[in-house]
Amino acid sequence: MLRLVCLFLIQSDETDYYCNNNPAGPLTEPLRQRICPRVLDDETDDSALLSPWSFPPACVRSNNTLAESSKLCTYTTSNFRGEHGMSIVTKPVIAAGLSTMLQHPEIPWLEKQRGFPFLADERDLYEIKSLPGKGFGVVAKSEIPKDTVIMLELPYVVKISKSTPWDHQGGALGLMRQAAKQLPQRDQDRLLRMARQEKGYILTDIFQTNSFSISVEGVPHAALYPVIARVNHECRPNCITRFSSQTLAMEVVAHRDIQPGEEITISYIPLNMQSQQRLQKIQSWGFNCSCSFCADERKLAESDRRRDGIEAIIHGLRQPINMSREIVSLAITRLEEMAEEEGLSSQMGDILYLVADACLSADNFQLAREVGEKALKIQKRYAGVDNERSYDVMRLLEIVGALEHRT
Ligand SMILES: C[S@@+](CC[C@H](N)C(=O)[O-])C[C@H]1O[C@@H](n2cnc3c(N)ncnc32)[C@H](O)[C@@H]1O
Repeated sequence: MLRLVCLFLIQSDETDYYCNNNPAGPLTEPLRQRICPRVLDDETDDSALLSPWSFPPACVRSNNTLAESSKLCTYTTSNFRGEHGMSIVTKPVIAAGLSTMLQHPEIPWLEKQRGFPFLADERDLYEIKSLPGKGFGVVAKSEIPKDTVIMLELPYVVKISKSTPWDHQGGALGLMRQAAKQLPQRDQDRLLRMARQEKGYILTDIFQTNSFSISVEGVPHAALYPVIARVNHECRPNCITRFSSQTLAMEVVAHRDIQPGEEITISYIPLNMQSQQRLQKIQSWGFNCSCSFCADERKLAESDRRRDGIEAIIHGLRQPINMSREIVSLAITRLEEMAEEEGLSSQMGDILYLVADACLSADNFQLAREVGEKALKIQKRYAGVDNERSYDVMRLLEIVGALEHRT
């Protein structure tokens, strides 16, 4: 069933109520009417409306009313699903959408969709230890089978990615300081123990070194997950991260069997980049990659050639002459083989999404739907049932459905 990510603005006489349509959950219209929260900012004077936030929001206005008229505010809950505190620096409408999710999480429904619970494996699978040239890192203590959820964590601090309209006179930075200060003391201590590069303002440094890009209410944000942030980067990692936009949970999942003593690694950048692009991207994170893959020039050249090959096949499918069932099916088999050899099988959903898009561009709706459905199955498994990458495929399938219906 296709559900679109959208937010409903419900008008009332005096104010706006903002509501998350909860794309992952069966939020019926009467329920939505009942639970839609009011958009809350520093001018809201009714403290009864504060829940689920533990403090009145602190806000700044943008200095560019034309480009961005909204305020930016800090919201904190001292108790995020019984785990720890969580602060978010974001726009009031996004916080309102998020508060529906905080008060009415549809976790059982989501778990049914994905077929397994939001729980990490409870065995003592790993330890965090100092590693030469990398600071701390995470090392397997026992054998970890493929697909094991090794870690599952909720964010401590989240901030909107594009904060320039509110950066004047230290406004956005002040909100970040407030976001950290309002957390329970043990959570603040945990944040301050995270790795940093010892440059600039401490919270900016911690974000620059450790944050993950996530999507909140469909808008890009950066988030801190202090335990998962101990996992180092590898260009061909043994784990992937999976993000749930409905729960904000981040998971580290074994992408292959991992042996005791092996370092647990993820890729900080999209897996399908060429080596030069990867190098530049990693340097923009402020370090040089010392992973074993980067140290082997022969392996790097082989890998770049294979990635060029993947791109060439997808490009070839964009030529109308190649758009037949037989050619598409041969191309998919070859792409699967190359992705497997390249350690990119978790990206096969993204690759098939591009193939489905090529079929759609060639007006081959039946093939677009078949390939799109295959892509969606893989995205749900590796990216998550409520992840933007899955939603992208769902949107494509919706367009295909509409066009099939029309013809
Ligand atoms: C998110 S943190 C990872 C955990 C960190 N090592 C710690 O001590 O908490 C990112 C930082 O770890 C280090 N790091 C991660 N992956 C690395 C790699 N492949 N090679 C060298 N340093 C790496 C870099 O200093 C980077 O800025």
